[in-house]
Amino acid sequence: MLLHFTKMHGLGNDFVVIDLITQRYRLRPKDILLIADRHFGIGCDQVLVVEHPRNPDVDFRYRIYNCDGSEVEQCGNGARCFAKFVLDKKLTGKRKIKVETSSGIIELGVTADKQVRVNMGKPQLKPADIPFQAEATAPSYNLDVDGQSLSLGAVSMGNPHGVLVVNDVATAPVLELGPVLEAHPRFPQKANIGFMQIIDRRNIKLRVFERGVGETLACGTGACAAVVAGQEQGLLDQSVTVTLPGGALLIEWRGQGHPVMMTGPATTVFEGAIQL
Ligand SMILES: N[C@H](CCC[C@H](N)C(=O)O)C(=O)O
Repeated sequence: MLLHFTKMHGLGNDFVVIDLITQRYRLRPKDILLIADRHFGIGCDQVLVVEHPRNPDVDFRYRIYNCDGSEVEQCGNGARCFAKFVLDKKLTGKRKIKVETSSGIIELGVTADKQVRVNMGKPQLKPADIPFQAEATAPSYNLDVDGQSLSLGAVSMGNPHGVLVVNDVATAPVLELGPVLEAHPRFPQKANIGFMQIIDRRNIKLRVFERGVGETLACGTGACAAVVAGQEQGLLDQSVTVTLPGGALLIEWRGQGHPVMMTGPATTVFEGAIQL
C-alpha cells in the first residue's frame, strides 16, 4: 500500500505523522522500523499515528512509536505537531482539541501567534507510578552507577523520566551516562534521561537522552519533567523557559495536583508517500 505521511518537527525532534482516519492500514512493527530508518526509510525520532478516538468524549486517538519500534505513552513535541496536523488537514475545526493517549487525555490549543499550548496533564511523582524503584517519594534519589553515586529526580509525564542537575549541559556526559541510566534496573520500564543546567529560577538549559531513541534535539515531556523535578527540589519558579539544543519551550506548573502546561512551535517540513 502507498501510505501518505507528513514530515514534521517540534524544535528539531522530528516525526513522521500518519493519518489513519482517511487512510486504512494496519501498521506493523516492521513498518515503524522502516519508516523511522534514516537510510532505508523516511527517518524520524518518533512515528505519530492519528486515529479515531475510542473514548466518545475526545476528538482523536494519538499513538506514538519510538524509532526503535517501541510504543510509548506520551510525546510532548509530538502533541504540538499533532494539533497542527489535524487542523491543517481539516480533520477538525476545533480550537481546543482533546486527544487520548495510552497514558490519558491531553488538551491541545493553538495560540494567537501560531504556537501550540498543551495541557500535558498532572505529573506523577510516586515511584510506583513512574515507575521507579524507591522506598518512598522524594525530590531526588541517590543512584549507584558503576560505583559512583548520582542524585536525580524521577518524574512521569505519562512516560518515565530521570533528571540530573549538571553545571554545564555542553560538557555533561549525555552520551556516556544517558544509555546507562536509560536502562538502569531501578527504571523497570527504562526512562528518558534529562541533563538540566539551572541558569536562574526561570531559565534552564536541557539535553535529553530519550528512551528508545538516544539524544534528540528536543524533548517536550523531558522539558516538563525537568521543571517539575527542579520545582520539587526548590530550584525553579512556576514559569520556566527551557532551552534545548533545538530551541526553547515555555513550561508552567503550579505545583502538585496541577497539570503541566507546555507552549512551543510545531513545524511541517514536507508531505510524502511510502510504499509498504
Ligand atoms: N522517547 C520517549 C517518547 C517521546 C518523547 C519526546 N519526543 C517528547 O517530545 O516528549 C519515551 O520513550 O518515553
